[in-house]
Amino acid sequence: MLKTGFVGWRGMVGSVLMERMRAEGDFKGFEPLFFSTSQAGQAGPDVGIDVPPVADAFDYDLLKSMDIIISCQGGGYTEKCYPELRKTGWNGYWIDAASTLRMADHSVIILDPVNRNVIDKALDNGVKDYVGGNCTVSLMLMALGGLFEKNLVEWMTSMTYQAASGAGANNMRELVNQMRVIGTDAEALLNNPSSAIAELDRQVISCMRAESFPTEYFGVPLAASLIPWIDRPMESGQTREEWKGFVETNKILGRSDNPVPIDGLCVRIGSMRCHSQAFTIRLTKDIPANEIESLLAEHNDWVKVIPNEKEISMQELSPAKVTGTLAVPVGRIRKLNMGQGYITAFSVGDQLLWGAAEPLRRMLGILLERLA
Ligand SMILES: NC(=O)C1=CN([C@@H]2O[C@H](COP(=O)(O)OP(=O)(O)OC[C@H]3O[C@@H](n4cnc5c(N)ncnc54)[C@H](OP(=O)(O)O)[C@@H]3O)[C@@H](O)[C@H]2O)C=CC1
Ligand SMILES: N[C@@H](CC(=O)OP(=O)(O)O)C(=O)O
Repeated sequence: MLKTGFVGWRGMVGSVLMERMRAEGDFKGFEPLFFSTSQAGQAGPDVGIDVPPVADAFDYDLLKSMDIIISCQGGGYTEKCYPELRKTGWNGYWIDAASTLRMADHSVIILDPVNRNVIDKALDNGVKDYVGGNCTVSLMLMALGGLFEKNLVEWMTSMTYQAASGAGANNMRELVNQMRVIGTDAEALLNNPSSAIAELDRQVISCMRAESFPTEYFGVPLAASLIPWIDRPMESGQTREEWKGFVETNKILGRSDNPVPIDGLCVRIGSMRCHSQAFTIRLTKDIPANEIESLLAEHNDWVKVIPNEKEISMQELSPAKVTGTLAVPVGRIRKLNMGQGYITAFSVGDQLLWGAAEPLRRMLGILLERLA
């Protein structure tokens, strides 16, 4: 039976992966072994079957005995462990959530509803490294795959509204804590419906500007505010998150030689784990909005086209609605008044599911089917 090692299963992405695998009854047909940098010797996770005690994530002899390794442990681990393992001659399959190996020539960025053809070709060619894409990029492609598939995108911008979860578990906690601190500080005024709104406004802003306001992880307030910068700066003036939009999309689509121009601004907002994006798209051909809607809807089983109407847009294009689901709603689709062939659209998606764990889970399934 094939041996599969899981590293990083305790983290945010890893625990969503475990949840999805359990929900789909995936723990069959292979022998799992769970690794950790801190919990070696402890009991393994409850995945519905008996599992051996947790192994040391730096036990290279044990790692080498795996046919497949899935890592959600982070870039630091990949940087250290992956080259060491390959140096030993290990020739197994490496599936990874971290960005470290995404742009390497020897890797494929996996998002099978969009690039199953690229994945299958790579498997045929003996490629062994399969890396999940950036969450914003994967969610954009799940929403707009129908347009890319038909070569209808001449160029596009993506203006993002990204959740706290993309920055990590501590940042999610800090966002909620910031909300609590603001709410507690304003409680007396809120409880008095006749208090002046200007006074409430002053109270909130002075609370957010106070030395004591919790900003250890974000550096600045996010609750009742936003942060127009995600990841580190690039020489181009883009942030690294913005840079990924172009390079990763084109690599996923297998068109790095003939890339679609993509750029935009990435902004952190106070959503918990759903990334939203507003697109401006220049089409290669002017086609009617209803045709665009059909192409989008037909592309995959998870995209959900939302009519450009107030009530349903408010209900469905909402992190509050989408969180914890695999649905990728896309709506607000309409022609822009810039001229023929310009459209706009807006989408929402859970960045820990299609943005992180789901492409890895599905890649494991593809591999197990191939290797059976
Ligand atoms: N967060 C995101 O939105 C996305 C993340 N990714 C990538 O996935 C990788 C992992 O990210 P993420 O899941 O956010 O990382 P986490 O920080 O949540 O988890 C990483 C590791 O931290 C260790 N850890 C330490 N303390 C705890 C604790 N209290 N609870 C759970 N784990 C703990 C665990 O390793 P151990 O068992 O060894 O102690 C765990 O596997 C990164 O490379 C990231 O870039 C990719 C797409 C989206
Ligand atoms: N950078 C993303 C999350 C993430 O982990 O991205 P990547 O997998 O490309 O490092 C965000 O902050 O929302």
